[in-house]
Amino acid sequence: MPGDYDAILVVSFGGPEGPEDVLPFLENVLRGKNVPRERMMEVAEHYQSFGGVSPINEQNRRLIAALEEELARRGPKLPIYWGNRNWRPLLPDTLNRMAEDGVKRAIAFFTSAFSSYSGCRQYRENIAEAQQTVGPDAPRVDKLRMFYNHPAFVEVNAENLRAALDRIPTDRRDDALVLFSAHSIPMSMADNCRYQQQLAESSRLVAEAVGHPKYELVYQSRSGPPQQPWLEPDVCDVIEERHSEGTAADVVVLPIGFVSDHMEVIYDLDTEAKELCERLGIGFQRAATVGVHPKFVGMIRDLVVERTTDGAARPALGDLGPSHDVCPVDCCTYTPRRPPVAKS
Ligand SMILES: C=CC1=C(C)c2cc3[nH]c(cc4nc(cc5[nH]c(cc1n2)c(C)c5CCC(=O)O)C(CCC(=O)O)=C4C)c(C)c3C=C
Ligand SMILES: [Fe+2]
Ligand SMILES: [Fe+2]
Repeated sequence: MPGDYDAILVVSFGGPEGPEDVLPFLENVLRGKNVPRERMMEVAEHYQSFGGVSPINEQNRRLIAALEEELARRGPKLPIYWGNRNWRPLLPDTLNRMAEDGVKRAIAFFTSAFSSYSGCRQYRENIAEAQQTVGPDAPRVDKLRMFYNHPAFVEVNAENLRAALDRIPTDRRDDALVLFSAHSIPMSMADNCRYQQQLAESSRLVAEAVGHPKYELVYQSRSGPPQQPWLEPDVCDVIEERHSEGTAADVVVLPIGFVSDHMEVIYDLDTEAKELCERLGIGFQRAATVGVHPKFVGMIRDLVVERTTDGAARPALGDLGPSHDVCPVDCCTYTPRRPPVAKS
């Protein structure tokens, strides 16, 4: 029955916190994934150019601190734990600590707004593996629904988009091209989840809330081998194409697929895409991620209350309705398709 959770578990990706963490972190990320070693070393360089520190862990610490304040003010009074897939604090250690603290049943917030293997099923697998490691005293963990169309998520993104558009001179603002950007994934992963559909819906809802019809959904941070199809178009390719057509004097990039400023945002967008725009003479604005915006923090608290209240409203904007609370068995499955081995 709802209402008997005794903790919240924030589940995230994790990131390196110093130069020596970078390679072991990336090896964790890419285990079982079909990604060339050269791409891993290229991404390692991105992290090293920022001192080997990803902003993600600090962002999560800030999110948890803000959520603790929100719960202290508005309830429910639940402790918050934090466990990652790829870097400390790792999920098995966190679940172990929860068991020692006597936590029996937790509700998990995944830091992914959109359904994919990486953002949904793989986290559930990571939790199941951690439960196996901890043994019979491990807490039971349910997850909150996906929030890509929650009114608060749409509203905060709309506010951030408006602020970025406002930085463009008024006479050019309506013509600015808004690019909603998300992490590219292999087509073989995208085929088994609603990632593209949900991203298209969020982008539409945010663009409509702002009243800015000139927008496109683009992808970034592709990591697969060239012969493997991944989601397209790439953000930088679109900027180049629109430039050659003469239809983009100003670009606003909103990283809708990321809830905070990860390395993929500060390198692939704030460094690479920005440099490209500068080279082409295009104005570049990057809209903020939802981060620790009070309305986003309030949304997490509201999702917990919704889940623990019989008959609660389940707010969702647009055409797709609120996402499921409990994933169906085939939710976000992924069987990597390896490229055929060349015959000698
Ligand atoms: C096969 C799919 C993926 C590969 C390969 C991949 C490589 C890769 N990713 C990061 C860092 C991050 N990825 C993040 C999100 C993310 N990644 C994938 C898929 C692949 N990534 C998806 C589907 C998603 C979106 C869902 C999600 O997990 O959020 C993030 C953000 C995580 C968060 O909590 O917000 C990061 C950071 C690296 C360094 C990497 C290696 C080359
Ligand atoms: Fe990724
Ligand atoms: Fe799912």
